[in-house]
Amino acid sequence: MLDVVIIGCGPVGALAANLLGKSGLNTLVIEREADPFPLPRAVHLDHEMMRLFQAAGVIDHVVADMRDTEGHIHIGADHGVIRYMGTVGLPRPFGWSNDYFFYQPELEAHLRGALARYANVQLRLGTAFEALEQDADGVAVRLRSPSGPSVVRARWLIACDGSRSSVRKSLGIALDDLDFEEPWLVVDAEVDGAVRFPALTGLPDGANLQQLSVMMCDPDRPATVVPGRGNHRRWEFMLLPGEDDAAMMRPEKVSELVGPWLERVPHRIVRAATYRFHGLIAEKWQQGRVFLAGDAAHQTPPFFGQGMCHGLRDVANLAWKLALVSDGKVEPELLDSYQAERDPHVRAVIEAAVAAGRYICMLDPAQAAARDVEMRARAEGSAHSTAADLIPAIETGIVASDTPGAGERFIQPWVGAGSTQALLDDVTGGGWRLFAIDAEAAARARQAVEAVTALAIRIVDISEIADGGTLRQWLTERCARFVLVRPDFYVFGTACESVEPLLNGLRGSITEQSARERESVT
Ligand SMILES: O=C(O)CCc1cccc(O)c1
Repeated sequence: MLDVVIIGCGPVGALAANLLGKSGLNTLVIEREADPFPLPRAVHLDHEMMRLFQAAGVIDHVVADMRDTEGHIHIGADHGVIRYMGTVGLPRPFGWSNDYFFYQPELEAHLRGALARYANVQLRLGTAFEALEQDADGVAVRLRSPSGPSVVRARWLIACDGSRSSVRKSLGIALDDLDFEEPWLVVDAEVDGAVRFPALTGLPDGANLQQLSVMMCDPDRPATVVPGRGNHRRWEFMLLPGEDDAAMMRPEKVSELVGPWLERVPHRIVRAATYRFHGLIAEKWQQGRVFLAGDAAHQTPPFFGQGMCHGLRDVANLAWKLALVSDGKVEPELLDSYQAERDPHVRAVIEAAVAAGRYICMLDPAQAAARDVEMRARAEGSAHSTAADLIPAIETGIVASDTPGAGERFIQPWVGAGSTQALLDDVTGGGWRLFAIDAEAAARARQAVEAVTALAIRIVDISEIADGGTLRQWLTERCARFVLVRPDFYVFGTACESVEPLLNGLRGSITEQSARERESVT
């Protein structure tokens, strides 16, 4: 029997397969299409995804095909700035820029290509999911390919089969509708030159429109203009009441819409397609041994470019849990924390995108003018924030939520100097890590880990890490001497004096199997 069958080999399924492959799980990935999809769908991701690609050992391939950018800016009806979430000159606590643009066919090729490293991962293209049946030990999955039907058995199934997920439908799982639905036209183009913006006022010093995700909140026609990797560019135009999808996708209409942005700039339209931007979240993310991930579990309006990020976070969350349970190290109830952790997290970010969508999509000029006044007043009265601030901490699940910093994404400083510089995760390795403030604390942490848990937890003495003091500062700001970081880079919790309560908390939330129980499983 396989450990995991993944349905769908887009970026989410392919990352899942890489992470599970690295953990040694026997994994089969099924993809309905025989050939890679040649056009871009998702275009944006953030620093956390770069860290996951780093963990999956694919970062060097992936990063070479990306453009890092400088945040987001929203422009009001009068062409003045109403919201600025720029990142120029700000520190990069997670090691990477906040925003990256990519070309999906290239990203998919890198992620799929990397699967060849794993003898324990198989990819079957041109094979469709038909049905599944679960029992106490596993899932039987009926598949169909040009060579005929087949059945495979796995202990778990992850459905990464997109917004129209056949797996989700076969389980009868409904979607919770966040009450946002707007029609937009998405246009991709190859552009040989700079995009021309209208005269804008209130641009912050150093803001470079060619390097920003620009939201034109213009009631005449709300539109998004974002950079892409290389010479790729994307526009998104809201459809106005009464406009017809087919008419909007016609080449002459597309040219009319992008024309003002590209006067005398040579370009080639790659794709134009209408979508309904909406906020939807599956009511159940898990049914028995089956998990929904990515667009199968949720869909967001794209206003902060987080759609694919949510899915990559889903499988990063599942992968370490499946690895622990499959090893027989912990009880399968750990897997029940998947929805408990991911649903509130995704919901908070989708709600932020929906809230932005409500003001971006305003078509009434008087309302839009009032919005601009209100947004500027709000910006005046608050500290500068970036899109990274929209991502909340994990509050429920495998976190010691009563300790400072619990559930936050842990920082990743650069370590060392000059040509020997490396990112923290590459220096320490991944998995569970317990960072201690000095050698004495590290010795205590070592003893405590041995006494309390059989989980493999790496102890890191931060006084031996040449990171310019950022790890110490992180701990000090949280009045802590220890921080326990999960394999998906979220903080389990921190401890001030004694580390035992933190480790006991971990034992309390992850039920480890005794050695005797483990032997009876194997
Ligand atoms: O089209 C997409 O999927 C996202 C485009 C995008 C990226 C970043 C910011 C933004 O407002 C839109």
